[in-house]
Amino acid sequence: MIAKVIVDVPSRQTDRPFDYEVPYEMQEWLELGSRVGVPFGGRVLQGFVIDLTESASVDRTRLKPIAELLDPVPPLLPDMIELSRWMSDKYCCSWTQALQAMIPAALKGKEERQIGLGEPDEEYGLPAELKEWIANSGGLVKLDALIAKYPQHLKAVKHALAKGTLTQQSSIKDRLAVRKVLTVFLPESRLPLEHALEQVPARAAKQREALQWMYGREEPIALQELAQQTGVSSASIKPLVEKGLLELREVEKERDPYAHRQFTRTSPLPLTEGQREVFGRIAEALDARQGRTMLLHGVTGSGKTEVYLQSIQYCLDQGRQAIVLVPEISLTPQMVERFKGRFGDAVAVLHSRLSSGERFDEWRKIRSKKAQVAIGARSAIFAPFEQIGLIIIDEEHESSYKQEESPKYHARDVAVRRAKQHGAAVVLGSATPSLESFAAASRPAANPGASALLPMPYRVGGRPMPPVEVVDMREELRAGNRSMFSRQLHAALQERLERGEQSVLLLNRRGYSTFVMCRSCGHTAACPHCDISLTFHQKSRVLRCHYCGHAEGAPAECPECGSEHIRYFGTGTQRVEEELAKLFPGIRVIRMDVDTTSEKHAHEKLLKQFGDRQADVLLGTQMVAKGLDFPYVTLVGVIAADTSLHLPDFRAAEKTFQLLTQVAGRAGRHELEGEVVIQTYTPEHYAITTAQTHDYAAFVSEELRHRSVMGYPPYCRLVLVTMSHEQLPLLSTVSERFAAELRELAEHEGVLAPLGSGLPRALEVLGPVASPIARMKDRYRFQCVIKYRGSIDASAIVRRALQPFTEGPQQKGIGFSVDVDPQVIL
Ligand SMILES: Nc1ncnc2c1ncn2[C@@H]1O[C@H](COP(=O)(O)OP(=O)(O)OP(=O)(O)O)[C@@H](O)[C@H]1O
Ligand SMILES: [Zn+2]
Ligand SMILES: [Zn+2]
Repeated sequence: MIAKVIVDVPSRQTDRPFDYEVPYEMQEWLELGSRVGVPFGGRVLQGFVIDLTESASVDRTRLKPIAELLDPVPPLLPDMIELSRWMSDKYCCSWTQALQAMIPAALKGKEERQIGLGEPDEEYGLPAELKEWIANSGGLVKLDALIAKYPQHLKAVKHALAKGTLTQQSSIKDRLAVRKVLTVFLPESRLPLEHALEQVPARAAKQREALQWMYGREEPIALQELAQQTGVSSASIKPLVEKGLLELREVEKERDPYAHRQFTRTSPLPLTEGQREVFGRIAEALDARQGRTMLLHGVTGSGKTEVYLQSIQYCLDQGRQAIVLVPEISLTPQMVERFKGRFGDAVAVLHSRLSSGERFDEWRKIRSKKAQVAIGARSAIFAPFEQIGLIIIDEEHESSYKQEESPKYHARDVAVRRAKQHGAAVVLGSATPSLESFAAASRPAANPGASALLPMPYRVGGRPMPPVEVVDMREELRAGNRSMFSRQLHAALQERLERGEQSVLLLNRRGYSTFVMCRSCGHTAACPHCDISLTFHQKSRVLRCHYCGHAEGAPAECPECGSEHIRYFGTGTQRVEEELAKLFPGIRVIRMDVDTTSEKHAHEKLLKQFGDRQADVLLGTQMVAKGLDFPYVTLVGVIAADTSLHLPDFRAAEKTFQLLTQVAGRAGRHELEGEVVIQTYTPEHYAITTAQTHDYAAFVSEELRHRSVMGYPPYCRLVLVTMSHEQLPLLSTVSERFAAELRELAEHEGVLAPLGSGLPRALEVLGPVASPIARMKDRYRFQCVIKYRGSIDASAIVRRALQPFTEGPQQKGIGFSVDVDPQVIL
């Protein structure tokens, strides 16, 4: 038998399967998706089996055997292998990268070299201490350990390896192992308690106590926990084990990140009329098993989560599994609680704040079929379920569903693809759908697979949307108010304090940089390697570049003009917090931003405090805009709505509208009525006026008009290719040639035409031009933007155009980075 293996080397030349012989003893065990160690260029590397055949593509006698099989159960399923192939084609990444994205970090094994004693030889006799150490270590030691212990003998080791006095072996070691826990059991055939007690000396009170306790409990218990609960030390357990009265065994234990929390079970709520209708449509799609995609457009507080929960139940009742994606920052304990509360241990949670061990264990719960529901951020789309029935993407408009490093996949598109493979239904949910999804769902359903729009325009319980007041901050300035709080927001906050209600304050940080500026000459501190301002970190008083990591101390005087009037625009939220304390003495503020939530569970703790009404104000960045549901929040204030409006990003208006709508949706979700105050310098902008009236349709029609005129999605699709090199002239010539190559290939396909041409299939290549960040890590950057419309395989064109530049003689060390459907064009 021959295995085709994708080996873990991320170079384009080796991005294809290699053939290996499957040793006889492995044949029973090896499957599609198995993870193996294979010899490759003198090393042992990790790889994945993507095919098993009888025919080799090269001379069979020259094939090497697979060195080792790494897991008893393959981490990948056959459909995921197909999915990875599709990803590597669509996103122009290597097959290895696509496969690696699908498995937990714990399974990214590394080569480990071991040194053993070989043929004894007088001439190249090894240092005695070294020989002795290896012999005493069972004849085999890790190379790393050897280097650490005897660095002075390295030369001798090299000689010995060459001579054969020492031998070398390699194998793949996982970064993390399964956790085992010493556990106390009552023996299978046990004595009655009184007989057992006879065997314990009367004065050994602790031993007797432990024995009695275990008999009363009957269940096995971790040794450590037994000691905690009974106060009996493990030293007292040992004699009991020696006498055979108790047993001590190592038990595989999953780390449960939610072990410290209790979840109250909830039962399905009777659905409102709007919910019932939508649920019916989802159930229909689940019954059809055709891989349908639907867009659930439900206003904030319309009860989308309850619809998700009941749809999942329906899917589980069909014997299938469900995946729920939520943006990383709204994967709050509150959110998890709603799912664990309904489905208990059937829920596995995957997110980046877990340790990689915890994540590995949650993943194994899925792979071993202990869990039927996976909830997590972007990468949870790769949960290894065998029969997916339903994929839910909550807040589907969130840009965090796009991965910014390779493979630059969009979880939404991967979801649609995976759903097709499984005949699963996809539900995209949002109060503010992305324009792409909205346009796709609004198109007449020509084919049954087309997406459909499921509207939920009303809040649960007939609650009104909160009134929104827009304050023109220019007017405030004219009226002599220099504070960051308008008179309206000030009064509204004062009122909440008096009534004992709570407020949420949002500081729009997108585009609000923390930079350093000289007030005399206007000089700003920039990175010497990248064309970008340095970010000021208030805690450490260090200026840092977010692209290359360059750091320098904050200057006391301007390096340009020597002036001492330097202004530090520190973390915005800190300044707001200070101002609040000044204006409202004694006010209790919880600040939530990257600084206060870096520790594990910090996020959770802060939200709990706020939920317990230990604070009057929850102040934060984007983090406070999503998913929160607190009954005493009656005021939402937005400090500066327009910082994100003027970014060089065609989605700037969309992002601003979404953020304002989401945060406004936090107010008045329960009995108490809510109110929203938005402060802005551009009150007439349509993103703000439509957010004020909660009018998604009006926003969309205005925004679509702009997109259509400017030629942006959803009227076309984009591919961004960024090229980089240290030398500007070389970069400039090569990128010109690359763009010419692109145009030539498109011409050859008969699709090269301006988008304005009105042709149903058209592709145009813009550039090359300097990237908005024109230099990064001392490399200049150029970009080409490809815009296209209609059924064109743009990725294939890009891959073909790239070929001569990334392999073969044309290659000049130019870095190429391809971003298909980019979220930002930087
Ligand atoms: N059928 C129902 N009967 C009673 N209460 C309900 C029902 N459905 C949902 N709710 C309650 O309504 C509130 C809002 O629901 P939910 O949080 O699911 O809204 P949402 O649409 O997800 O909003 P957002 O997009 O703002 O997160 C919650 O407190 C929820 O418990
Ligand atoms: Zn200056
Ligand atoms: Zn830099």
